[in-house]
Amino acid sequence: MKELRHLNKYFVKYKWSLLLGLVITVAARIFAVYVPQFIGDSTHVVEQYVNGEVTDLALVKKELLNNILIILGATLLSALFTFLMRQTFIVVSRRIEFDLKNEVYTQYQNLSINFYKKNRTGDLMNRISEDVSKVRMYVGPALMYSITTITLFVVVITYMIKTAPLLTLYTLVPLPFLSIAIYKISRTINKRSSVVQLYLSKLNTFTQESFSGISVIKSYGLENQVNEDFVSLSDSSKNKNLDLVRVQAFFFPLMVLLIGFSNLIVIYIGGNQVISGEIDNFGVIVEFLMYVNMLTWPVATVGFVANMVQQAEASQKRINEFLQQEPSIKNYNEGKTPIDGNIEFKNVNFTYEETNIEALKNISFKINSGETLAIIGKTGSGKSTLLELIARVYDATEGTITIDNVPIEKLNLNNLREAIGYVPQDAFLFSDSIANNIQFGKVDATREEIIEAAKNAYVHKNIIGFSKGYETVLGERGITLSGGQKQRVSIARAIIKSPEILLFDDCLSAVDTETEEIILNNLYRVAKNKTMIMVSHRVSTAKNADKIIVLEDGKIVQEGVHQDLMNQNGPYLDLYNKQLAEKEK
Ligand SMILES: Nc1ncnc2c1ncn2[C@@H]1O[C@H](COP(=O)(O)OP(=O)(O)OP(=O)(O)O)[C@@H](O)[C@H]1O
Repeated sequence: MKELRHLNKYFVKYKWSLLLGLVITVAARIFAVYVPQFIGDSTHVVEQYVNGEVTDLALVKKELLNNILIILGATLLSALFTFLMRQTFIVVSRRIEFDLKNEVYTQYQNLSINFYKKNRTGDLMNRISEDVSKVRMYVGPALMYSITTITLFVVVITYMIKTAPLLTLYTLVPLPFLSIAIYKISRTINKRSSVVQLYLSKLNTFTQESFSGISVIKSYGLENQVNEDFVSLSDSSKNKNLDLVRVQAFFFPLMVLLIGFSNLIVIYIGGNQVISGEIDNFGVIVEFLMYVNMLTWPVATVGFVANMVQQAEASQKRINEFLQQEPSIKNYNEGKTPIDGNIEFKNVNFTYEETNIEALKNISFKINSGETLAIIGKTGSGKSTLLELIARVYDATEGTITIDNVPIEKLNLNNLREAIGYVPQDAFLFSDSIANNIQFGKVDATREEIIEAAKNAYVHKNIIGFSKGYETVLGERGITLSGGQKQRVSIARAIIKSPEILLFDDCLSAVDTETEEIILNNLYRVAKNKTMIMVSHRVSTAKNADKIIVLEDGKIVQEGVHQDLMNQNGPYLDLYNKQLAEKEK
């Protein structure tokens, strides 16, 4: 139960509703117990009339009518309170589920990119959906069933003992067995359901991937192979489902068997006691038969509840693992730190923790606000990593990075991120309209600003070419943009923000060199008083930059302006010649 302690704060938050639920539950059970009592009493009245102990038929009818009215009233009240009980407990559990989901989601948003690289998306989704649902079973149904069972037990058993103590003892004997049996069966059911779920998600992933990759499957003629794989996976899934159905089929017959057994005990032992005179009327047997049936379901729920609590504990443990993680990138300054954009790296090293890859080695350079830096290098040379250090996606392993002469860690993290417009290598667009995708960079942007940004990113003409223009919805069931269009919408998103620092990670790789030239000219104009860093494979992107850095295997191997580097016999000139030759082919 240690892990579930995390939820106590929510119990405190909803204490009044829970207390009300408790009172309502007790009331519902007390009214429920009236029913067997008055049915027992009615049987006794009829028995007395049949035996000739009472001869006035009118009196018998009057008493029976009275009892019927009481039974009706008690049933109605018990039903009403049971309804209110569910309303209180289940509503509270839904509220706690909502709170917990928000808590987990907020934590996800706080955690650094590192966390997302270490954990699979499916895992993150499961914790917020499946695990939270299992925890809800503990704060809702499990709590409600426990309170119902305890109150019903106290109320019913008190009545039973008062009426016939020995018969009570015999009647209760099979009930713990019922509890244990239900516990075992529901445990097996849960285990097998998890396996079924696992296969379901395997099937989903398989189908989803085969739909996404349908063009590869078709062009390689792999349809039959993929079909066979699907059938085999589907067959395993079916077998797991059959395993589950088999054990589920046991559940109700077992319950009926054990209830029947308890009923037999009541009839046999109770009957003998009536014969021997220990119990003075048949009404008691009728009353007890009803009590046994009333107790069966709560007793069965003891098994259920034990299972629910176990599962909730396991789920909460998984949730806690994430909730207790500290973001690896922390904000050390809550004060305001306006940013101008003078960036300096001093002997910066960076090693990726997970792989131990030394992505940056002894990097030093300086770039002032209003200047443009181009970073050129082969794939894997550390270009993206360098940009990520400026956005504090990661902190440098060694050395210092300063912005406006302040170490980057001492800047308010929010101010830093606000001051940066970042276009990542693989442009990500949300399944939303193009306008909203651009507006993401500046929430309060006007339509004119959106169009202006799109024009500067040289994508406006493409957008108005779509029948719905800026309202064209992207993504699933929406239109898919070409790689180059995506990159340009992503650029528009960054420049609409008008940030002090613009970071472009190879974001013109999918456009031809002429379009690149137009966009670059626009970007130089937009970023006139800003700091702009452009990462590229292409020398053409770097040509007009105020400074060019050539990276190789994490190290700066050349530095200078285009003309200087062209005059040196180094990797920059090699790259230039290679790209020129490719262009002329
Ligand atoms: N998240 C990561 N975890 C571990 N290693 C990484 C990670 N990201 C990059 N690396 C490694 O760090 C090195 C530098 O990668 P980086 O992405 O910075 O190169 P790049 O120059 O931007 O390459 P490209 O032009 O292909 O994008 C590579 O060896 C890469 O495998």
